[in-house]
Amino acid sequence: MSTALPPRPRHVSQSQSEICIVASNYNQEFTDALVENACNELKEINPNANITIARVPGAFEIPVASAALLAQDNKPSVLITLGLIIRGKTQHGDLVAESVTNSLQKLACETKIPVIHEVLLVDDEKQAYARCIGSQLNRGREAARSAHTMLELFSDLGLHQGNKKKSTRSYPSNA
Ligand SMILES: Nc1c(NC[C@H](O)[C@H](O)[C@H](O)CO)[nH]c(=O)[nH]c1=O
Ligand SMILES: CC(=O)[C@@H](O)COP(=O)(O)O
Repeated sequence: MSTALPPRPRHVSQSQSEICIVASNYNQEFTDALVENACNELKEINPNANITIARVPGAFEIPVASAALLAQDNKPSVLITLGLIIRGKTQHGDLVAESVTNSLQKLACETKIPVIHEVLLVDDEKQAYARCIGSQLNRGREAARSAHTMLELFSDLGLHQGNKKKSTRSYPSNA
C-alpha cells in the first residue's frame, strides 16, 4: 500500500488552464468526496484554473464521456477521471475496472492529452473511505497534484496545452 501522496507543488500556478473532471455517480458518498477533494486541491494549486465537471452514471461510462470531451474543439489541457468500483461477488467489478483502465490509457496516448486515472477498484467500504474521504491517501487530491504536474511538464516541453477559455461549466448543470 502506498502511504503518501505526491507532495503539493511549492508554488501557486497562475495559468488559466482548462481542466475537465469526468466522475461517476455510483457509490455517490465516495465519488462526491473524490470530486470535492480534487476541486479543492486544484483551486489551492491554481486559483485561476477553469474546471469543468461532467458526471456519468457508473465507471463504465467514464471512457466514452472522456473521449467525447477530448474530441471537441474546446479541449481541456488535462482530464481527470474519478470513480469508485467496489468488488462484489462476481468478476464484474474487475472487468469494468480493467476495461476502463485500458480505455483511458489508450485515449491519453491517442489524443496526447494527459488523462489522470483515479477510477478506483477496492475490496470494501473501509478501503473506499481511506481513499475518497480520509486525508492521508486521498485519491482526489492525488489526482489534482498529478494533473498539475502533467500540465507543468507539457508546458515546459512546449507541448499542446488545449484551450485557455475562461468558463466554469458543470454537466448535468445541478452536479
Ligand atoms: N458496480 C459498480 C458500477 N457498476 C455500474 C457500471 O459502471 C455501469 O454504469 C453499468 O454497468 C451500465 O453500463 N459502477 C461503478 O462506478 N462502481 C461500482 O461499484
Ligand atoms: C462492481 C459491481 O458492479 C458490483 O456491484 C457487482 O456485484 P456482484 O459482482 O456481486 O454482482
